[in-house]
Amino acid sequence: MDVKIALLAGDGIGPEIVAEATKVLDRVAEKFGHKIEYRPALVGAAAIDAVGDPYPDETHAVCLAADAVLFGAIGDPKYDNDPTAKVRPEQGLLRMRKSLGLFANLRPVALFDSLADRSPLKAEVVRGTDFICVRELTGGIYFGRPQGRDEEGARAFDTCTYTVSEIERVLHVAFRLAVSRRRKLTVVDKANVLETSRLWRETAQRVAREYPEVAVDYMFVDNAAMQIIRQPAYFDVIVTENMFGDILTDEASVISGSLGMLSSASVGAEVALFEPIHGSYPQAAGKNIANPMATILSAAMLLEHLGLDAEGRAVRRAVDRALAEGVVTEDLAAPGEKARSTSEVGDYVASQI
Ligand SMILES: NC(=O)c1ccc[n+]([C@@H]2O[C@H](COP(=O)([O-])OP(=O)(O)OC[C@H]3O[C@@H](n4cnc5c(N)ncnc54)[C@H](O)[C@@H]3O)[C@@H](O)[C@H]2O)c1
Ligand SMILES: CC(C)[C@H](C(=O)O)[C@@H](O)C(=O)O
Ligand SMILES: [Mg+2]
Repeated sequence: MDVKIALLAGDGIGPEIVAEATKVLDRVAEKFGHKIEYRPALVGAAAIDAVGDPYPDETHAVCLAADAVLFGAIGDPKYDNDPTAKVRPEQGLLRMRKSLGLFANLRPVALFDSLADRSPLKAEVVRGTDFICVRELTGGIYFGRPQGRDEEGARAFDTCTYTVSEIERVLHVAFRLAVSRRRKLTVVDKANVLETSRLWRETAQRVAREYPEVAVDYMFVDNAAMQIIRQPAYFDVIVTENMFGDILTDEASVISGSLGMLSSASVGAEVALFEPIHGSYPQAAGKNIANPMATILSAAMLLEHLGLDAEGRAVRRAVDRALAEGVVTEDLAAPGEKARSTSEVGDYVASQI
């Protein structure tokens, strides 16, 4: 198969982790007889520096022309530490998601058996964890208007908005996923306080009638934040709004041992995008120490999305072998255990395909 992948490496550790993922993809192509063509494009702070725009039109065109997009991470302390900056890398990420129609972000949270003892949580708590969080990605408080400050700058405001159709379409993604898994869906909201959450709950109750085989429950987000680390094996599919999903999944990454382990797929329109859930981890940039597994596993999701299931499985098996052999970066290394570099981990995973 001929595959065109748009490669948006971005900032910080972005280029390092994306390089390990393409190393693994190249090995897959060689072993399974595919041809992969990469189309690199600018995004984030790197794009601001080069052309003054965090998501240039040319990058958008490269994404639209590709079979799939592989995204690293964006973000730079020079913007994080300047709340008054007018142009920000994160605006590029949001504009990209919106303009590509990527309204559903699938974030699997599963535990590789060999990592049970490396999780900061007790092995008996985390064993059996296997859920997917479906995070709404193009609505809610991230996109609601008005957003801004009053004239004196003494008052700031954001707006959380959802329409029924925005909620319905992401609910259908989550219900269909539940049907293909253990048929359990947890709708996470704050319906005891927020009107948008009440619309979510009402809409979910209605859509649920179309999926009688799915057991649905409703959980407030504060309780969910606790239950996710108290009894993660309880969950099958979680569906929630943009900001709740962002926060809950960084929290959930602790179950898997590290934020550097969680991959994701953003879907909705024609082209799908695959990215680790973590950010540009600027403290690690250029040091060859970041965990590349989240990006490598995102590449596995990309392969599976293109119907290349055996290839995706081969990548997961190779990751599993690396973890079982203790070929891990410092975030997962036990005290006294030798930590491997980003590129050593990528080399090892590629060698196991
Ligand atoms: N999708 C994205 O591109 C994305 C996501 C989150 C944050 N960001 C941006 O990234 C920048 C840094 O944000 P942050 O520090 O809050 O979040 P971050 O996810 O970059 O890092 C948080 C912490 O998680 C750990 N971590 C993250 N990735 C890791 C990896 N691959 N290997 C090992 N450990 C890893 C590190 O301990 C790090 O200090 C900000 O500019 C932020 O806006 C971008
Ligand atoms: C950088 C930021 C805008 C982004 C988000 O909140 O969506 C990030 O945290 C993520 O999870 O991809
Ligand atoms: Mg996040």
